[in-house]
Formats: sequence, structure tokens, C-alpha cells
Amino acid sequence: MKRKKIYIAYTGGTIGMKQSSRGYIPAEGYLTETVKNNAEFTREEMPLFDIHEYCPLIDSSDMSPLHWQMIADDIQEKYQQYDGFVVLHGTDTMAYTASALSFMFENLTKPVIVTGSQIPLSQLRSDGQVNLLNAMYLAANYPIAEVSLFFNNKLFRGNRATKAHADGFDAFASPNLQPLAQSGINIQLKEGKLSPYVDQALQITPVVQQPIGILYLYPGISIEIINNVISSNIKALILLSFGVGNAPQQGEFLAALKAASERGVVIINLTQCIQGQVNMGGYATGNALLNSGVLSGFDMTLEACIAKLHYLFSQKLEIETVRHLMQDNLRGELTR
Ligand SMILES: NC(=O)C[C@H](N)C(=O)O
Repeated sequence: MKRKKIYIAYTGGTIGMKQSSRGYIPAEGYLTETVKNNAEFTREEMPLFDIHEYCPLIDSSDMSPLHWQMIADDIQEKYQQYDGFVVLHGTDTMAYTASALSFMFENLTKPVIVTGSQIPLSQLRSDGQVNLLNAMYLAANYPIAEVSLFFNNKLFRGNRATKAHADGFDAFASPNLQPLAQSGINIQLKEGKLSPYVDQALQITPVVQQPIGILYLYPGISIEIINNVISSNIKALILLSFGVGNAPQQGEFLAALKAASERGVVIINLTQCIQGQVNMGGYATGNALLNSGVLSGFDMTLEACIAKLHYLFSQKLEIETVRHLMQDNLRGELTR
């Protein structure tokens, strides 16, 4: 059988970093050299691959919607030449990029897997080899045609993943959707569906950075702080609320939300809880938000919500359409 061919885009991140006096930094050519010198990657059972290193390579804390666009354009350009795509990325904002790509791509018929590592590939005890080998192997043999994130033997839906551990190998979780696949002695497909390769034109929706405010509620938050966030020049506000979507029933706070919603700010309610979803019908404290024009974000991750807002506001859509689509399941990012 003809060997599959995988395109690897190295954007930066720990997996290809080198130690410096200032801590880890991405180094040009270093990832490619390390992979080429590792016989595991060129075994017969592995797909053929090309690595393209971005210039400049960045720590993912420096990622912005501009970079998401670069990655999407790059994959679109190479789309016909490869069977699958692996994006090597820093872990810090990996879930944001995976979420953004999931919205930007339409008619995806090939796998796009985002991965990276917590220890550089060239170092002792690196998790980079397992992550990259598995991502390449899955992209070639388990073509789940969506944007996913592989880490520590689990393949997650990209827009459901969140960084959950700062320094452990189990750095990602998908609290509201089981992994698409689990890699053990065997690879087990759980939620993921293999799709046949159909040649269909890949569509990309360009994304540009949008002004989005985030308000993390806490006991004792003052109306001045709330007003500062709400009155700034934002198109959307993500309200990180308590439990199933509850907030203080303070009149001034609710009035500020209502006024913002009436002037066109899209307000999305997400829970501060790691797992579960918003239900503003559950308590009077949540219901008051609903009556102030706040929309449910259901069980979306913060990363998916931010990426979705960037994606929708980058298109010329009516505010009501944005509000409607924010509550619709577009790419498997929410359960309702
Ligand atoms: N493990 C990592 O990749 C962390 C790094 N700071 C990054 O996100 O680029």
C-alpha cells in the first residue's frame, strides 16, 4: 500500500525549543534536525512527512488571530498534496488555536491534529516523541476529518480541549466531551468518526482580532470594576459566572448588562466550573441574567467561546445572527 504523506507545520513551542540563559527559546532548524535524527519517525510503518518551520518560531503565548490565519492559509495551500496535517504548537495557547482552526475550516475532509510537548523533543524524558509519533500515525491511519488536539495518548476535539495542567504530561482535558480516540496498546476510537476522503474544496473564513471583554465574577466584585469592563469599547462580553450560570442580583450590575446588550454587545454566560453547562433557568440568580439580555454559552470552553466570537465578528453578520450562531452548535463545540 502506498505510504501516506503528512505535512508538519512547526509554529514554535517547547517541542522544538533549546535551553538558553533566559529559559527555553525556539531555535530555527532544531526541531527538524532532532526529528530527522530519530529513527522512530522514519520507520516503515510511519507515514512519509515534510516539516515546514515557520519564521519566526514563537512561544505560543505570542499567538494572535494573525497567526491562526497564517496556519489556516498554509494548510489550505498544501491541502491537495498531503493526506493529513500536524500542527506543532506551544501548549500555552494550543487550545485557542485548535478552536480557532475548527471554526475557520469548512468542508474539512482530512485530519488536522495540533500537538506539542511539555519537555523539548531533544531532551531526556521528553513527551514530544510520543505526542508527535502518535499524531502523525493517527493522521495517516485514523483520518478523523476535523481539527483535533493530541496530547498524552488522547485525541481531543480541538474546540473541546483546555490546558488543565501547567507542568504535567497530562496537560489537556476535555471536560465536556470524551476523547475522540485513546491511544493505548491499541488505538480506540471513542467519539471520533473516520470519514472517507472526498475531494471537496476546503473553505477558510478569514479571522481578524476583535475586542472581547471577559468578566470573571467573584464575591465582593465592585460595580466600578464591572462598569470598567462593560463600558469599554467591546463587541462581546464573556461573563464567567458561578455554578450553572448564576451571578449577584445587584440592580446596578444587571442594569449595566442590559444597557450593554441593548447597545449591541453580545454577552455570553460561561460557567467558572471546569465541567458541566450553563442553565439560566435553574435559579432566580441566573434568570435575572437571562432577563438582562445575557445568552447561554452552554458547555463551551472559554477558548472555544473566544475563538468563535473572533470568527463570527470577522464576518459581516447582523448582531442578531451572531447571537443566534453563538448558541448554535457549529463544529461540535457545545452540547444543547
Ligand atoms: N509547553 C509549551 O509549549 C509551553 C510554551 N511556553 C509554549 O506555549 O510555547
